Amino acid sequence: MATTIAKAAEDATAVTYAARVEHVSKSFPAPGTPGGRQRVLDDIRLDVAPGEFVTLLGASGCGKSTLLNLVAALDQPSTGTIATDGRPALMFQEHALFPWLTAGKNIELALKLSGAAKPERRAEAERLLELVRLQDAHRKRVHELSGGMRQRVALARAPAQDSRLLLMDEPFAALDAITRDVLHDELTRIWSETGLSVLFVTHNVRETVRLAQRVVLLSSRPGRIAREWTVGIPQPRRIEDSAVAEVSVEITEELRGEIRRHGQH
Ligand SMILES: Nc1ncnc2c1ncn2[C@@H]1O[C@H](COP(=O)(O)OP(=O)(O)OP(=O)(O)O)[C@@H](O)[C@H]1O
Repeated sequence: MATTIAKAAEDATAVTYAARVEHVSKSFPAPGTPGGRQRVLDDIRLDVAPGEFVTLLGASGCGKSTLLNLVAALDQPSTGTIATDGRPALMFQEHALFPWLTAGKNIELALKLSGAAKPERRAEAERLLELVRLQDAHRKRVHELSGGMRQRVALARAPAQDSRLLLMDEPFAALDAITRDVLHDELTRIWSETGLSVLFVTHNVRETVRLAQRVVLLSSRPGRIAREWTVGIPQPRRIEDSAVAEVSVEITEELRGEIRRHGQH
């Protein structure tokens, strides 16, 4: 009986989100206007469910990175609240690996910081490198790897960080189309194998539809949630799939409308 009550209490307090953004606004000093402020984000409400893959889409400068940085707790909202289930893992366009360490040691370090015992670390790092098809790079130093390989190591490091939420800010924007395509496959595989939640920022509509379960479109000046779509196309998707193209056309239309409304190009 006592156990049942304890279990019920535990369920009642169980976290039902990976990230919860409630009525968040963010202002920065306005350039060229002494004392003035510009409101970049306005009344954002967004939940990312456990295991969900959400992309944040919007025109350049609409506040996507600002919102991601707030969820990462790299900055504070002007008003509103943000909560995450544990500390998120981050992945940016720049890989942020330790260049003097090998690929394997970069992952082992993340495992160490998340409390993994020493004997397990080596085998787990190898397994994660295999997941991104980089098993031969274990002993290679980061500076010996290509840009695509570095991002794959960064991707393999994400599940090593004992986080339930992965925040990604245009992580593949600097890569060529073929390498990006391979990384889309690997990210989708890691996401489905680990059950991580992902919040992924991009202005690439095709990339959004290739990856997301849910697409959130931000308007500009100030950034507000303009529209959301659920993408029901089964994974694994290909960027050239006709279903991906069809949904991309619809979302691009809406994005164009947003850009027109705000006089951007
Ligand atoms: N620390 C800051 N101080 C002042 N203004 C800032 C700061 N960070 C962002 N901004 C402003 O906030 C607005 C939104 O920037 P943000 O980088 O979030 O946009 P974005 O949608 O991620 O753009 P992009 O797709 O081009 O990366 C821009 O006008 C930017 O100049």
